[in-house]
Amino acid sequence: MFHLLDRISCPEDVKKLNIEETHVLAEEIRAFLIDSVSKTGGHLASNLGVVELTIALLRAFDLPEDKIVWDVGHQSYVYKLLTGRRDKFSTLRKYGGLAGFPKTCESEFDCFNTGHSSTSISAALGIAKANILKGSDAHTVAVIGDGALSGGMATEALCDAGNLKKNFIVVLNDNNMSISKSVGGFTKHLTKLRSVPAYFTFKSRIERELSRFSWGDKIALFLKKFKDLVKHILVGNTVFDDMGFTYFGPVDGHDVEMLTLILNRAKLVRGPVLLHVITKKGKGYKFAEKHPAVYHGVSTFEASVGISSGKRHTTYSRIAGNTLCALAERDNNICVVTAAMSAGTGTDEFAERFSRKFFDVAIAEQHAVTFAAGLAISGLKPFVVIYSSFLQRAYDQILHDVCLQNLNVTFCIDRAGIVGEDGETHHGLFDIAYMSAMPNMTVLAPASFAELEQMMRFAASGAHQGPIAIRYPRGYLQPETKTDVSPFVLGIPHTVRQGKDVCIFCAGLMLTIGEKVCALLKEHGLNPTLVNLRTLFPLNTEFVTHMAKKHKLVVTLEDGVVKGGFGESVAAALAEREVACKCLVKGYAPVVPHGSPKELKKLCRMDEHSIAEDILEKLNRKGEI
Ligand SMILES: Cc1ncc(C[n+]2csc(CCOP(=O)(O)OP(=O)(O)O)c2C)c(N)n1
Ligand SMILES: CC(=O)[C@@H](O)[C@H](O)COP(=O)(O)O
Ligand SMILES: [Mg+2]
Repeated sequence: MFHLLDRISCPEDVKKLNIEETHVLAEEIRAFLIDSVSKTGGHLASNLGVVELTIALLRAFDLPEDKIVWDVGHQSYVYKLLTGRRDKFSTLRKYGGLAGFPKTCESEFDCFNTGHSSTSISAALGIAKANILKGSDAHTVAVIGDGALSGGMATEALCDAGNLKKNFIVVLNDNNMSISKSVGGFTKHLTKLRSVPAYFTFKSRIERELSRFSWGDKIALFLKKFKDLVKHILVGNTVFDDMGFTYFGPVDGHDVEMLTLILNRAKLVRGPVLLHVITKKGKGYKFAEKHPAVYHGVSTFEASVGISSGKRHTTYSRIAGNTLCALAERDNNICVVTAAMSAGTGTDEFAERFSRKFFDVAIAEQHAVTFAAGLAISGLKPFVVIYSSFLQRAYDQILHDVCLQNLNVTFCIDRAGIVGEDGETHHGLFDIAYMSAMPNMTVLAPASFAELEQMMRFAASGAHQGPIAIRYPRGYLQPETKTDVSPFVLGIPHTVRQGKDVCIFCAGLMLTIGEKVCALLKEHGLNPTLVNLRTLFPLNTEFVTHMAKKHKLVVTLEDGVVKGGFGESVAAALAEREVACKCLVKGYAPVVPHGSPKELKKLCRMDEHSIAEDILEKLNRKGEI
């Protein structure tokens, strides 16, 4: 079906193509990606933007000896396609299928796992240093986007890489977009650099012509000096030059021939090189070019008509965003801090309506937290709205800057629990454990939209001194029982169903499953109690002990890792008080693969049937389900 793509099974096949053929290949890759990703969902716009860049990288480098580290890795589909994984694309991000990010276990061409932003330069630098120590002449390339460059780790690595002597190239893929518009100081610098593209393009074109002659190199050398002179006049030194890099750019990232030429030249430079490539996010698909943010990560859609803007489910994120707007209307001190995720966290409306009090600090979670601490110590009421797995970055900032000073910072932890198709790097499984270990921290988990709103209002009220973390899941699922009838009171659980045999403590999304478990247990003649804890930490140990004494078995259900979760604290509290009752602590293992939430719950025995089975087994009634 695809004349050239059908013939590509490894990077060597790409190398055999002439330049005209690479243009055809690029067209075919785009057609393939649009069709395939529209059927599976995934990260589309970023991949459409790196088609030519990926082809050029495969032409210029010798893989797998040379290594390419993809930052975040959401743009690695083209690379996967050209490194022998085309036949697996129908399984993209499905359980047991092709991962949406680079995975060393998937292919010898994936040299480093990514998923979280801004790690590529550090990892590539480590690989390059190891090569030097091992006496290898292999090249190492980090491909990092302009958005990912805003992450502190990237700057730390750039500063460290400046005096490396050889074979290290950072390709900066600048499409002037993060998920939303790129923000921050680096973005301003890149805008300045982008303002002189015509010069480099012109020079490289001449070189390309000259390279046909034997004396071309000499002229090229002359032109390099000329270029440096002009560049300095036009833009001054780049920040990368000052760090010790040789800066090449800006280069048209959709010109395979020029990219290959410049990459080959970069390979000859003795020190580290930064190649600044300009691309268009969503290139070649009109809908994605027009709305790159919408096509950053997509669910399935009809490729010929694009994503419809029809009615969507209300999500926890949207409720959080709406509540923040409602709070800010009445309280001037409310402000919102997020790290390049305004759309995903539902805070985009707040950003528009309360722009002075909205702070998108770019992909800088650590900075976001300490910045919020500064706002809080000055009397403002910051809400830090970040995904659970990305907030892991800011562990010390939460501890050192917020908790030890007992500041009124509210953490709205989005994407808590399993997220599904993004997989192990993105599941929000650790926040209960890491937050509950912090001094002065209160951890809340709403089981419904109404509870989320109540908890946020409580946090904004100032009735409580100290940091509060409110964790809520990706999506829209709500419990079937109406839990919003009883008002939220800090530390007071809500007994949803009073029984006598088994007492199930749960919170957040697990309440929905808890209800289904109760229904199954009732079918087996049991009369379970179901408690929505709401406040996970500090744990109401008196309540827990009181309930445990009235039941044969206590079960805890949480969508986080078992180690350090509230289940362990319940078990410890009961053991300490010598309560004679059995305990079953249910939660997730630390590593959960990618797949649909339904499949993953089953895999981890966190679906209602597995949980009911485990409860019956604990009660010595094995095999009844
Ligand atoms: C630590 C962390 N924070 C946030 C994210 C979410 N995220 C994924 S891609 C992305 C934007 C990356 O922009 P850029 O590097 O320019 O790549 P592009 O999509 O433009 O190609 C963000 C914010 C993440 N993966 N990791
Ligand atoms: C690559 C990345 O980290 C983000 O694009 C992430 O996939 C977004 O996840 P949501 O779809 O849950 O917003
Ligand atoms: Mg970008």
